[in-house]
Amino acid sequence: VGVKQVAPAPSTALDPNFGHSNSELWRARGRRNKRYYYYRRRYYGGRRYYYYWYRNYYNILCKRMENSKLQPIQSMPKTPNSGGKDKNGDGDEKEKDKDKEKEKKAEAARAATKKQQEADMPRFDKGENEIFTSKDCYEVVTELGQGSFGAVYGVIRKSDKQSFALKCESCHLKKSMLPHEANVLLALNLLKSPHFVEMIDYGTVGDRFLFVIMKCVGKNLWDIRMTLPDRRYTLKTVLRIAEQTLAGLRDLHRKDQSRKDDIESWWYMIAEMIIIEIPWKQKKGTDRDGVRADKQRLRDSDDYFKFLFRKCCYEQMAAILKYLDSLTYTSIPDYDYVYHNITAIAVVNKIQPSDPPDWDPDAKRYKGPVYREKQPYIVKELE
Ligand SMILES: Nc1ncnc2c1ncn2[C@@H]1O[C@H](COP(=O)(O)OP(=O)(O)OP(=O)(O)O)[C@@H](O)[C@H]1O
Repeated sequence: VGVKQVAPAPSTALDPNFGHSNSELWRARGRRNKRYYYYRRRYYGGRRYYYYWYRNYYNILCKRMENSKLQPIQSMPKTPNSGGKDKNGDGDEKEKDKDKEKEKKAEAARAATKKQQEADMPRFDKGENEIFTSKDCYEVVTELGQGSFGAVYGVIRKSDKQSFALKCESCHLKKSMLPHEANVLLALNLLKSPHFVEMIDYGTVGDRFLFVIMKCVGKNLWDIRMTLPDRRYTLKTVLRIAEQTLAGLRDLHRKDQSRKDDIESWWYMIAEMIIIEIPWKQKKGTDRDGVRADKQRLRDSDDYFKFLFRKCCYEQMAAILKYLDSLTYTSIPDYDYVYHNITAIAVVNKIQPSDPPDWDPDAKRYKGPVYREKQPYIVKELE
């Protein structure tokens, strides 16, 4: 501790905004072009191009609206009376009631979705433990976990007795997520990155549920953290997670567009693993203003930042956040710069790259995939 370690300045070589006068509209050649989109759609027939094109175009429009001073008027401003309340004095009460009603409705909708989901899932008690696809047959052996939209089961492939995970989702959900997730996985598998789980097979069972079969991985990071002393990862493990997830993001971003948002979320995820009690932890997701104010305070007050991160990594975490704030929506981040700061934290805290992570303390050395520097960054076409 005490050794000054700061990564060299980030590179702008990959940032398409650098030196561009009209950067908001800058796009890789032909990608956002309407004619190109129809051409792709006609010859390759996918609907996904429509989705990506539309999503990005929609995001740009939203950004423009935010930046524009001419916001459309949604409603007439209220004129405050002497008491600072509505005429009847019960405006706040009414709004609170409305909020409560909304919450109740949302709760009821969630319960209905869950009920439907449970009704459609495979039923072991009725001996329903084999699932067929055109490729193979899978025997369902155990439940691995539940997500917000579906359940995950451990299965064994009959042809070679290999274990896999089967993720299913009811066919009757209003917002179906699994087909989208499967498409993303398929596209990511083409990148041959070690950071994404491989999809093996997929299908549907009657009009009950959709499923995908993928490689089985270990417990998720949250569940592992909950089993550790103080529910806390050691710094060496946080750095390991930071490194791997950063490498995964870099690979993912060869297809995806919202790089700045993703990498900022990545920073918050790592920050939470380091300081555990992030300032906005107790705030509800709906309290957007409160969360935004907390995040701003983190940036405005150096002392506060130092207090949260202490000596162990204050300088490097601040450098990363400052760099991320300088990016724009279309920037391609300098991932190596972020990684150098992560390694600087390891050097300052005398952590060796070979130290085993918390989930495998008996391992002699770390064996997982590592971040590779200076990899060519090629943005792939959306196949
Ligand atoms: N490939 C896998 N191998 C082993 N376990 C898995 C696999 N995929 C999911 N699981 C387990 O099943 C649980 C539910 O996974 P799922 O992807 O449905 O939800 P989630 O990503 O945790 O949450 P959400 O649905 O809110 O995104 C996970 O927490 C994990 O423990």
